[in-house]
Amino acid sequence: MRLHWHRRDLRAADNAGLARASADNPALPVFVFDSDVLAHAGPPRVAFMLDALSRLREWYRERDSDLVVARGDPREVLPELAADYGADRVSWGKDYSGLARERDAAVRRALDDAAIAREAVQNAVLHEPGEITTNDGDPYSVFTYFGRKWQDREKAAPYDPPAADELVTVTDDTDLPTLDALGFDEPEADIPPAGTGPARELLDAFLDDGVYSYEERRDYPADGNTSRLSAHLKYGTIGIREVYEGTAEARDAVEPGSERDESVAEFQSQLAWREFYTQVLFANPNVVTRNYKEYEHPIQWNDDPEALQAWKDGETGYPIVDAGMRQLREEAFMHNRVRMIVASFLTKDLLIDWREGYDWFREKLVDHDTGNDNGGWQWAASTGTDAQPYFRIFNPMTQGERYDPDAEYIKRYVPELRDAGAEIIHEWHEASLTQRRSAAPDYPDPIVDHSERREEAIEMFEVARGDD
Ligand SMILES: Cc1cc2nc3c(=O)[nH]c(=O)nc-3n(C[C@H](O)[C@H](O)[C@H](O)COP(=O)(O)OP(=O)(O)OC[C@H]3O[C@@H](n4cnc5c(N)ncnc54)[C@H](O)[C@@H]3O)c2cc1C
Repeated sequence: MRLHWHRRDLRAADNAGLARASADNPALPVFVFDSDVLAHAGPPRVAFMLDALSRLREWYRERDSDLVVARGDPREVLPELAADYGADRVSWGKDYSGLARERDAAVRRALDDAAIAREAVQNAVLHEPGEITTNDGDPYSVFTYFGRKWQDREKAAPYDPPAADELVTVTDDTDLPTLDALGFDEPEADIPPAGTGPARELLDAFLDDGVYSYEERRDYPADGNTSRLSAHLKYGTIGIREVYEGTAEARDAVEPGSERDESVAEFQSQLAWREFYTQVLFANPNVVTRNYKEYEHPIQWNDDPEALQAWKDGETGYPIVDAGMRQLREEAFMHNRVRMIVASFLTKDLLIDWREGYDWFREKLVDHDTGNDNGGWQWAASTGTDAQPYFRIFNPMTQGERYDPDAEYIKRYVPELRDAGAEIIHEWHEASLTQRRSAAPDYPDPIVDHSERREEAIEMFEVARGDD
């Protein structure tokens, strides 16, 4: 008998590790609450994960099996569980962050010491770090070339879920712990339903329609025209092979080279970005806390707790920024275009270190993914791979005007601006005090002057570069 250790693969379908574990022996699925991993989590993610676990458990129970849950250090828990249930092998899906790899190496040693066979399989990405490299065999630091190769490579088909007779018949009476028992508060935001069912509903609805206008509309936050699959991809409540297969079918259904076909390809390209950042993280585990890009001198970020707090609270007086930051608090999610705008605002208008923003996102996002979050922040801060050049600074007003022309998204999240016209909202920084007070008396004045801060940001980077 074999154990399958669920981690970031909280699903039964399209699960390579589970399929392998159950191939010629019944498999026993297990999940371990590991306090070292939980120490890095925030309430939205733990709530999502608990929901995913409860639905996965239900799936197993309908097949007279169970998801065995344990708490502790996997180095101790897994050999113990293997001994208790008479398992001779443990499988799991590979994870690619530095911390995850350290943990996995320790688990491998513990299982070796206990003479239990083990197998870590590719289960979270279509192409693993190391698979798509430059012609010299180095990891890519520029997306374009990586993305092209990624598109051209053949993709694996999804795996079937195990049949009931491929699972160990077992009952585990241990309740799943509550958020409170794990030491977390209730999340401030409404957390979307987890599990494969809700993930498939999102995917099917998106592939039916949204994907064909994705390329044209993906940057407009009021439309909501993206898949919203990020938390599901993070926790593996749906398999990446299954998602990709859906997109391949969506392309097969339309004329090759048509706008609709290209729109689906654009969506596939976002899946490639996810794998690009995974390989960046794999090759450079310390980007979690350090700039990817070296500057001659340290960047002299501002230490400004008040401005940081205003940013977190969505009280900066820059409407698109505030809408994004409030969406984050309400939904534990933020639209991609707006993530770029708020990240640019923190680093280039408030001149605050990207690590402050990354930490806030890590705590508040339901989809926080180390590679993607870090990649996004370092891109915005001009410190990352293939990053925004330091002198190209987003103007939050023109960004708002271009991508939310009717201020529909802004008004959804900033009630103080609901009665104001789109024009004054996009010109808030230029309006007189009297105009502001009459249009939206409760909405704050801009906390900084964008034009001034833009100059300061460029200077800050030039000093860091060692320019004269
Ligand atoms: C500062 C910043 C922080 C970010 N933090 C995260 C994060 O913690 N977790 C996360 O999954 N994404 C992050 N992103 C990328 C992106 O914003 C989200 O993946 C996207 O908004 C999720 O919504 P969706 O699932 O509807 O995306 P869709 O547009 O439907 O895209 C489908 C999937 O492709 C992947 N993807 C899309 N855009 C990107 C991108 N730019 N980089 C890498 N992968 C991408 C995601 O897995 C996403 O679910 C961040 C971006 C920025 C600028």
